This record gives sequence, structure tokens and C-alpha cells, in this order.
Amino acid sequence: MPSANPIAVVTGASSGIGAVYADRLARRGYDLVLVARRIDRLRHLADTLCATHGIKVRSIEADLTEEAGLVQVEELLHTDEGIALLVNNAGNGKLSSTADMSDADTAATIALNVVAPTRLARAVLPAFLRRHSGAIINIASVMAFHPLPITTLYSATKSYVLMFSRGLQGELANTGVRVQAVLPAGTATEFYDHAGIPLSAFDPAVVMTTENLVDAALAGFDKGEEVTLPSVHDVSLWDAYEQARSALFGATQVGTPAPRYV
Ligand SMILES: NC(=O)C1=CN([C@@H]2O[C@H](COP(=O)(O)OP(=O)(O)OC[C@H]3O[C@@H](n4cnc5c(N)ncnc54)[C@H](OP(=O)(O)O)[C@@H]3O)[C@@H](O)[C@H]2O)C=CC1
Ligand SMILES: N[C@@H](C=O)C(=O)O
Repeated sequence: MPSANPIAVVTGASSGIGAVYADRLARRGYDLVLVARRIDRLRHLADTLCATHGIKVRSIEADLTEEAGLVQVEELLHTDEGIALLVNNAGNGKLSSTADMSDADTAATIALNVVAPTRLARAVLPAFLRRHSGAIINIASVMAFHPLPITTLYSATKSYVLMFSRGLQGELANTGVRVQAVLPAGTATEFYDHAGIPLSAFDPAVVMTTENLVDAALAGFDKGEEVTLPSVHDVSLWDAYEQARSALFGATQVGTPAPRYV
């Protein structure tokens, strides 16, 4: 029997930000599809959320850097008409110089942070457009607009997520389909266990709890924000950044070389 609740698909739900999104969306009455490699964690979370909130939860063991894992989730997104929300959250990032990063880590970060959210968004969009409703939440990062010598690749992938989200927002205007880009700053998760630099290396004063992060991101979603920066208190900074970006683009459309280059 089809579920009466809207369904949210959350990638990277076995820990950190994704696991809190699963909890918060369960509280909002969503049925859930949880995706990650650690199926034991997904099943434990699913049992807890089912028992606590009386929702339906499916767990999918999938490595989103592998074709088979991606196809498994794409097929669900293509076929389950009850899906109302996709949270493209799964991500990783080795904090390393480009030259020192292994080929495997480089490929895995691009596959997980760029290819997977792109393919999953493309898988769900046709149904959303047919129904003139649905939402995609893409988890980018503040590093999308601030590369450091040890975050070059990671920042580039998150810059892609931001630009991909901004482009989709333009495409999807007036379709009833929403896209939110969320740009967390440092957040206390297992991300750093795999990043090569421990969380303890960061000033605790600038690291947000995962619960605060997700609650702020969902508050931005509820406000209808296209880009949500949970830790930025002065939103006029983002507005000024966007205005400068638009003015800069406008200044590129002149057809003649700038005098400084002549
Ligand atoms: N923590 C932070 O400071 C910040 C994090 N972010 C972003 O937030 C998102 C969530 O990360 P966060 O919660 O912090 O870190 P975690 O490491 O706690 O969570 C990452 C999640 O992604 C899943 N994942 C990792 N690799 C794969 C894979 N190959 N296939 C499928 N799932 C995978 C993990 O599950 P499993 O290992 O079971 O597969 C896990 O559930 C990421 O996109 C990250 O870039 C952005 C800004 C700041
Ligand atoms: N994931 C963190 C690493 O830098 C971040 O995006 O802030």
C-alpha cells in the first residue's frame, strides 16, 4: 500500500548532517529513504525513527562513487512517485594539496561530491516537473567560495554544487520545483575522521553542532531561501557578494579588451 506521507531521500544518512536531516524530516512527517554504505547504521537509525515517529523508513546500502550504487538510487528516484524531497548530502573531502592527494581520493571526491548529486538530481527532476512540485536540498559548503591550499579539490567540488544549484534555480523558476543550496561552515561530524585533519585541530568556537546546523538549514528552507548560510549572521554580506558577482558578469559582456591588456 503506497505511503500517505511524502517521502524524503537522504544520502549520507549514516552519520553527521545526513543522520540529523533524517531525524528532523521524520519529525516533519516524512517517510524516509536512507542511503549510505554502512547499512548497519542505517538500519539502526531506521528502527529508531520508525519506533519514535511511526513513519516508514527504507535503508539502501549504496556506494555512490560506484555505478551500481548510483543506478540503484536513480531507479528509485525515477519510479517512486511518493518522493517529494531529495537531500543530496553525502560528501567527503581529503584536506590535502592537489599534488599529494592520491588518484583514488581525487576520483572518489569528484564522484561523490559532483557526479552523484548531479545524477540523482537528474533522476528525480522529471517526476518533480510532471507534478509541478518537489524539492532538492544540495549540501555545498562555505569552502565553495573560499579555497585554501589544503582544500583545492574539495572547494572546487563544493563550488560545483553551489553553481549547479544556482543554475537549477534559474531553470526551475515558476515550475513549482525548489532547489536549496546549503553552505555549512565547520560542523562537528565524522567528516574530519576521513579528511586527514582531526576536528580537534579547529577552534571549537567556530565549529557548529550538527543539530544546530540542520535546524538552521531547515529554517532557511522554510523561509524559501535559495542559498542558506547557517553560520552567517549578517546576510547582507551574501547579498553584497551576489550583487558584486552579477555586476562583474555584466562588465564582462563588452566585446572589447580591457585597456590594461592593450
Ligand atoms: N562537517 C563539516 O564541517 C561540513 C560538511 N559539509 C558537507 O556536509 C555533508 C555531510 O558530511 P558530514 O555529515 O559532515 O560528514 P560525515 O562523514 O559524518 O557524513 C558523510 C556521509 O556521507 C556518506 N558517504 C561517504 N562516502 C560515501 C559513498 N562513497 N557512498 C555513499 N555515501 C557515502 C557517509 O556514509 P557511509 O560512510 O556509511 O557511506 C556519511 O553518511 C558533506 O557533503 C560535506 O561535504 C559541508 C561543510 C562543512
Ligand atoms: N567540510 C568542511 C571542510 O572544510 C567545510 O566545508 O567547512
